[in-house]
Amino acid sequence: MENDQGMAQGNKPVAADDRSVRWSPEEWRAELLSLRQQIDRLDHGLVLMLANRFALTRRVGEIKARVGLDSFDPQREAEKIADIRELCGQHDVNPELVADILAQIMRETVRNHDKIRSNLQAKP
Ligand SMILES: O=C(O)C(=O)C[C@]1(C(=O)O)C=C[C@@H](O)C=C1
Repeated sequence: MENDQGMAQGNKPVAADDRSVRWSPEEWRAELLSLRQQIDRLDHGLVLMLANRFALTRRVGEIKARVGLDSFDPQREAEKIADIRELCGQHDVNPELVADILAQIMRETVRNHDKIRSNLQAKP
């Protein structure tokens, strides 16, 4: 049973493993198009989620700059990487891939925090 995002219940993707079924070109082209449209929607969702995340971390950066906390918080980053690795294990997603992406996002966030701090210090 699929939900409207093409995911089986329990958030497992639907396996396309019924190779005994013969598809006409019209059928497989329609299926391919549908799958690509779902992928496009998810990829757009990723960008929107990232935009929301950067909006939240901007606010964290403003607090850090005002109260003098370091931009980089290694303990928080280690906890986040451990948490995301565990989630990947539950969903059969490569933890190395996601940990790497998250580490890159957090590096960018630290750079953004540093810019916010410089801007605040530059103000008279
Ligand atoms: O939670 C914080 O303290 C943040 O600054 C956010 C964040 C993150 O992107 O999740 C970014 C930099 C820190 O090193 C840790 C975490």
